[in-house]
Amino acid sequence: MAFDMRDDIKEVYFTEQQLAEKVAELGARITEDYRDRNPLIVSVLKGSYVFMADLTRRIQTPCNIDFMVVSSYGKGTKTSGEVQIIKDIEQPIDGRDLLIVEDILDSGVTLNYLMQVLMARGANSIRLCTLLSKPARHKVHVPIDYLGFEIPDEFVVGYGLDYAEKYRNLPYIGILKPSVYGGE
Ligand SMILES: O=P(O)(O)OC[C@H]1O[C@H](OP(=O)(O)OP(=O)(O)O)[C@H](O)[C@@H]1O
Ligand code: HPA
Ligand SMILES: [Mg+2]
Repeated sequence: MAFDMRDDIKEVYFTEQQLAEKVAELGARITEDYRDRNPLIVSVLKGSYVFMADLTRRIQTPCNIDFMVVSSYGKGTKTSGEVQIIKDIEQPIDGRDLLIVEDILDSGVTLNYLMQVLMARGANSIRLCTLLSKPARHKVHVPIDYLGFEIPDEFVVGYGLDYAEKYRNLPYIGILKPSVYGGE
């Protein structure tokens, strides 16, 4: 039988409907908070591509969008601790109201680094919207302005999140069977 990604999922954490409801709620809050401020919404790729596409379509005030590509996990399930900017924002950000959109705050290393880099460029304000946060794993404190869900210390995939570059296209969020990454 053909390989089906869904066979690798041990448990579904958030269904498509739960995700859609949360995204609509976050979009409504952001719409209110950023009315008439023309925010620059910056997605941190690749993990946030699905969330960004859904969230921005739930924001009903004019905004600009841009993308950064950052990577610290490579092929594993643990951060390498080193953050690399592979692609930067393409416009000046001084005086702008920035909203950073992330899929997950795990150790916090990626976002801590990014916020520092962006703050030094003279933005008027920088806020963070992350779909997921794993409080048990935070190594550095990063303030979250808009949060989807807190999750326990499990490696999750789907809705943009990968394991070794796979499973990003699952429409829901789930945890993998340990056998998939060499566990029992
Ligand atoms: O809080 P941290 O421990 O830093 O982890 C969170 C970051 O790690 C993942 O990205 P990754 O580096 O795997 O790149 P990707 O977005 O291309 O998957 C995820 O998308 C976040 O950006
Ligand atoms: O739980 C996770 N899943 C996928 N990518 C990640 N990057 C940090 N944590 C995670
Ligand atoms: Mg990743």
